[in-house]
Amino acid sequence: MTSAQQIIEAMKVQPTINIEFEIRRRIDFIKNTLVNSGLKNLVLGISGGIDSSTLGKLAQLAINELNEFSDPDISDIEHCPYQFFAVRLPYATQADERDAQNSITFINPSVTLEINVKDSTDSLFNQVESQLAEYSQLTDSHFLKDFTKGNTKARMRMAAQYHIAGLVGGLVLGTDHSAENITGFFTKWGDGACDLIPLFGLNKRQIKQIAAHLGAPIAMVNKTPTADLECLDPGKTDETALGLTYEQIDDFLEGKPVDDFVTDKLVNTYLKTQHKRRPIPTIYD
Ligand SMILES: Nc1ncnc2c1ncn2[C@@H]1O[C@H](COP(=O)(O)OP(=O)(O)OC[C@H]2O[C@@H]([n+]3cccc(C(=O)O)c3)[C@H](O)[C@@H]2O)[C@@H](O)[C@H]1O
Ligand SMILES: Nc1ncnc2c1ncn2[C@@H]1O[C@H](COP(=O)(O)OP(=O)(O)OP(=O)(O)O)[C@@H](O)[C@H]1O
Ligand SMILES: [Mg+2]
Repeated sequence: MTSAQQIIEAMKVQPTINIEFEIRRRIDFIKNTLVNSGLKNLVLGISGGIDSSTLGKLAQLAINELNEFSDPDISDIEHCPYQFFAVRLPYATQADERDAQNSITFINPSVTLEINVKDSTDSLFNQVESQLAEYSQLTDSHFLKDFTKGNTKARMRMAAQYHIAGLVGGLVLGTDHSAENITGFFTKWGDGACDLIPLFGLNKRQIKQIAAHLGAPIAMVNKTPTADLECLDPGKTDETALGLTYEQIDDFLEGKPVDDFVTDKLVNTYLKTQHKRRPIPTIYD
């Protein structure tokens, strides 16, 4: 049986971090992974949340170093063989679009694209619903329909990022980190699908520390985390969805004392979501 201690060890979070060391080794990881892939570009969806703001900034710093110049205003492709594609991926109009634009300003990416995922998501949703209805297999639950559609939005965002990566020759970054990974709080093959996750090993408060050190505005650092996937419950906070606060999750990951119900909930959720962390099973497993 997996114990709380084994989960803490698997999540790799340190009780205290040297912020500059963590920034340096994660930029180096991004650079090495990109160079070893033989590709020249990085792709990441930018939501306006702190995770993608922080990783986007690290990605752009990695790209700037690879291009060996410090002036991010130079956009002549001859001088910039490496590029970071920041991708806005709203579903219709995003309520916190201003935050997303502030994030783009903070990152100052080589290229910014915008792909709206509403039409593709709605089209898939409507076709699946009508097929299931024809065979009397469609649920009556408005909640389940909306929740599942939310995961489809995340998968459409993934498809858009891989489409871009395929065309430009790039790697898709993922923002999964230890305070999300522990609860499997991501869409399987949606935002969970990517080529590298440079933030793994950090918890939420450490990501905020790194963002602040990189110069992120305070409102960005303190923005309430949300997956913002459900039309029936827009902007639902991660903490409401999880029934746990990030303070509690972060304390657990750092090995600090937490209430028994926090430990029990985290261990149970970790075990229930193991399928999201493991390779796809075969007859040999
Ligand atoms: N035991 C098992 N073994 C193997 N596979 C299993 C399985 N149980 C389910 N599955 C498969 O997994 C699927 C369910 O997984 P999934 O589709 O991910 O769905 P699920 O885990 O139910 O939902 C994803 C959760 O992550 C949250 N999320 C998503 C995206 C971003 C963020 C964010 O923080 O921004 C948060 C979202 O709000 C929601 O609460 C099932 O449909 C099934 O195909
Ligand atoms: N509207 C969006 N536009 C572009 N990318 C998005 C959008 N929504 C989600 N994503 C992508 O999915 C990832 C997972 O979302 P998640 O909410 O966990 O991260 P975040 O929004 O960056 O930070 P936070 O968890 O604090 O809200 C994001 O980091 C981003 O890469
Ligand atoms: Mg978010």
